[in-house]
Formats: sequence, C-alpha cells, structure tokens
Amino acid sequence: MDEQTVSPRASAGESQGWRERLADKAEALQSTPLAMWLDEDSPACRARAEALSWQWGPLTLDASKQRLDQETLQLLLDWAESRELHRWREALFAGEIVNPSEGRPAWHAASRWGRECPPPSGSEAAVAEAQAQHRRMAEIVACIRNGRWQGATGLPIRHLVHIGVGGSDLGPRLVSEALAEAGAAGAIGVHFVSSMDGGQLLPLMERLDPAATLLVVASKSFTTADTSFNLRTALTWLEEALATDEAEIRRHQLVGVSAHPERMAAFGIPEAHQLTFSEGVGGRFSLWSAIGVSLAVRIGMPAFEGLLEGAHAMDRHFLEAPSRENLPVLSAVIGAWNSQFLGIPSHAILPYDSRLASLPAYLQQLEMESNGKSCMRDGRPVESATCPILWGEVGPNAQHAFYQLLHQGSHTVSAELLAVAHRHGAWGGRLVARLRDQQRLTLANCLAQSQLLALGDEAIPASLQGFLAQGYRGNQPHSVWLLEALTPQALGSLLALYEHKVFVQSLLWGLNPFDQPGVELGKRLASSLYRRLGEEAVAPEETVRDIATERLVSRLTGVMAP
Ligand SMILES: O=P(O)(O)OC[C@H]1O[C@](O)(CO)[C@@H](O)[C@@H]1O
Repeated sequence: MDEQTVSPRASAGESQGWRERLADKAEALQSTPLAMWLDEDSPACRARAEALSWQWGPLTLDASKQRLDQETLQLLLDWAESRELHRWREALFAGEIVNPSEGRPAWHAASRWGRECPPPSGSEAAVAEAQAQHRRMAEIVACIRNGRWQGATGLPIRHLVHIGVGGSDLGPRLVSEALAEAGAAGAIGVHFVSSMDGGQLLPLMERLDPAATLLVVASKSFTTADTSFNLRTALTWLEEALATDEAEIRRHQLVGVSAHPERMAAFGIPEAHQLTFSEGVGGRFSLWSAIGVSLAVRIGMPAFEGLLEGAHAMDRHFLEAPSRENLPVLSAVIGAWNSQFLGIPSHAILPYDSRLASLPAYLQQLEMESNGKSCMRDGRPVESATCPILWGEVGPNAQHAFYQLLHQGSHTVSAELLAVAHRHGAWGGRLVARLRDQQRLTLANCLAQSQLLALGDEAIPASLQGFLAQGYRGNQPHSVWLLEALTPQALGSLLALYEHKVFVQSLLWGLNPFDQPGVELGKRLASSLYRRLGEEAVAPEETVRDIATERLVSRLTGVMAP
C-alpha cells in the first residue's frame, strides 16, 4: 500500500462475500415483526436486548428496536473489518491522504487533540497549528466577552453577527443553541446569518446597535457567494449607520476566519483579527477549529474546551475500542444495514430536547454531503444504496406534525430518537419542580413513541388502546440515544461520533466522504443566471438555456425591481 495515499481498491472488492451473506440475512429478517424480539419474558429477547445496547461515557445507545439480531450484527462488523477499518482509521488520524480527489488529509481530529496526550505520529504539526489557533481564538473571545473590544466609534461590542453557510454555520449554530445555558454569563448577543437572500440579516440590522456590532465572517474558502453577499450588505449597513470610512469599519468591526489568510488580508481584515485553520479540515468537520470562534463567544472558552475534550475522548474511543463496543462503528454498520440491505431510503433524526433543534440540519450536511454519492473513490459506480435521506425535527413537536406518517403511512422509515436524562439543574424554587415535570413528560413521550414505532398497535393490549386496533403499523426500525446531560463534553462526544460514523460508512461503500463535487456546478449555473437577471450580457457558452428556465427568466425580469 502506498505510504501517503490509502488505496480503496483492495477493500472495494473484498466485500462481496459479506454482501451476499448479509443480503440473505436481510431477506430472512425483513418479515420478523419487531414485537417478536421485544418480549420481556423471553430469555432470548432479554439476551438480544442486552447485546444490542451499549453504554460509553455519557452516552447510551439502544439498538434493540432495529431489525437486527446478534448474528447479523457480527456479520456487519466482520464486513467493516474486511474493508480495512483499522488501516483506514490509522490513516485518518496520521494525516494520510484520505481525500484523494482533493489530495488532502482530513484534520478534524487533530483540531481537537488534547494537550496532555501525544498526537498520533504524522499529525504533530497539524495538532500544534490547531492549538496555536485556539490560543489566538481564546484571546479574541476574552477581549469580546469582557467588553474590551471596541467598535469604530469607541463603543464596546455587545452584539456579534456570525456570517457563514454550510459547515461554516451549521455546527457553530447547533452548539451555540445546545449549550446556550453554559454561556449565560456572557453579555454578548450572538446571531447567525447564512441565507443568501438577506432575510436573516434584515431583522438584525433593524434591531442591533451598529456601533456595538462585530461581524465575524466565517468561510473556509473565503469565496462563497452566500457569505460574501451577506457580508457586503452588513458592512454597508455599518458604514451608512455610523457614517464612518469603510476601511475603519473593516479594521474595527470585522473578524475573519478562513483557510486563506491572503484572501482575508486582501479584503482589508487586519492580521490580528484573522483566524485560520488548515485546508485539510473539511467545512462540515470544522466547528472544532477557529470556525467555532462565535460559538466560543456565546458559550465561553471553558465550555468550548469541554466540547473539544468530549470530541477528543470519542476520537480515542473510536481509535481504541474493539468494533463490537465501538459506538461510531456500531452506528455506521446499523445505518448501512438499514439503507443498503433493508432498502430503507429515509432516516429521521428526532431529538427529544429543543436545544438540539438544529441537529437534523447539521447531520443532513454531515451525512448527506459526505456520503450522498454513487461513485466510488476509484470512479466505479456503487452497486447499492448509500447514504439515506436524512430529515427530522424536535421529536415532541414532530409528534404533532409528521408522526402520523411514521405510525400509519405506507413508508418504512428508520430513525434515531435522542433524549437527555437530566436538565434544569440550575433552576430553584417552585420552577425547578415545574421544569422537571416537563422533562419527565418529554422523556415519557420519547419512550412511548419508541414503543409504538416498534410494536404497532397489534402488540399493544386493547385495554390500553381503549378502542379497536387503528392500524398503527409498527416495525419502524430505530435506535434510542440517551445522554446523561447535555454537557459540552457529552455534545462533543456525540458530534464526533457522527463524524466517525460517516467515515466508517464511507469505507463500507467505498466512497470519499471528504469532497462534495455535486454542489459545485449549481453554483456556476447560478452565477451566469445572476448576471442575466441583472440584464447583463452573458456569452452563450457561459450559460445553459432550456425552455422552462427561459420562461421563468423572462417572467422574473419583467417583475423584478430595477
Ligand atoms: O466555508 P465556505 O468555504 O464558505 O463553504 C461553505 C460550505 O459550502 C460548501 O462548500 C458547499 O457548497 C460546504 O461544503 C461548505 O461547508
């Protein structure tokens, strides 16, 4: 095997035997009702439930409501091993080229490697660079949070507007919301703006004090149109509102985060206000890097460090635990089983905690942008389904929206329900009792929905139903995650787990999870249509014409404001 580049070819062919054996298993297990596996009085069911649930640190995974038995799980794990899981995992952490189309390593684990722990051989420079950036980031965060950062007119900063999109938005946004309680002491309001239409920016420009607002532009490439258009609008707002020279605004009220310091410098961001990270940290894996600066302002540096610690602990678990106890490996093979062998195309993410409201969107990018592919690393087409379609919503709210389809619709959907055991510890008095009641209600709903999704009404006694069976289908395979508490460490571990799950699935499917060629062409088509909608001249070879789009273009140019 090449020293620098990990070869996928050998492993791609080796899966044939496992594929056939697993396909046979799938055929046999498809028709087994989950209720048959969940009988509390049966020793076999108890043994299966025990074998299909795992506890590590603050996380518990219960996969006993998956259409899976112990023998199949072992076959799935053998399949993962047959794809050289060990070798690839070491390659990932050592900084070998695991992203061959872009000729890059993937340095996300290096960007959270613990200070007290020697880095894996080959990753020393990347770890040192990430730690140096974290130190610079901590200085900026302290300066903003303790009111020392002043705007162009000398007022201390009180609002931060983080402008980024995709991986430069979703991770920081999710963690800021999830851990907002951890940083409640911070006096800075942190806001996230991603949508290119300016719709998220407008209400902020109406409400925030421009003299006390800092813009943080987060863009790995520093070329993404969505971000640069939002940034230009926000800068114009500050310049007009403060009647101050544009260069002054950029010097005092703009922080940049990018893998391209030269582009930030060309834009007029002073070096002291630039944070950088390695080109080898993928956008959707970047929240641990300096891309997390706004989130660190929101939650405070100690909580941000706790997040990194939790992620690092999961990295070690992924590297060291045997496959049968390794949560990322187990999650990956169970997901691949559902998608590839049971043919379930759609996967719902259902957090029973509103602090995790952005988890579905975050995982959509992480999983679908990574493994939403049908071409293997070596260019051959895949022979089976790969990443499912992810979607989801806060579980209790979704119960009043789309659970109807989960319970009685015609589609099989796989799912993950996530619940947090302890919360509201910070409250006192009568409120704490009220809030704990709400938490108990939420947990009860999570468990009840999980029962119903698995069992369906036929397995539920008529005495409980109060009426005749209503056609709840049951047999919707899903896992339940329990987090002891939503601490920075637990959240860091959970998110790192999903990153490694994606990596393991990419090995199973022979994909490169670290590029996203499918999103690029759309950007180019949009760029020529943008010019045409502005009635600028566009050469025929720069644009694509089809009758439907032409009709819409002429309708739009007729009604758009000049
Ligand atoms: O951080 P950038 O370079 O602005 O990119 C934003 C996002 O755009 C994408 O490249 C997809 O268009 C994502 O992979 C990335 O997270």
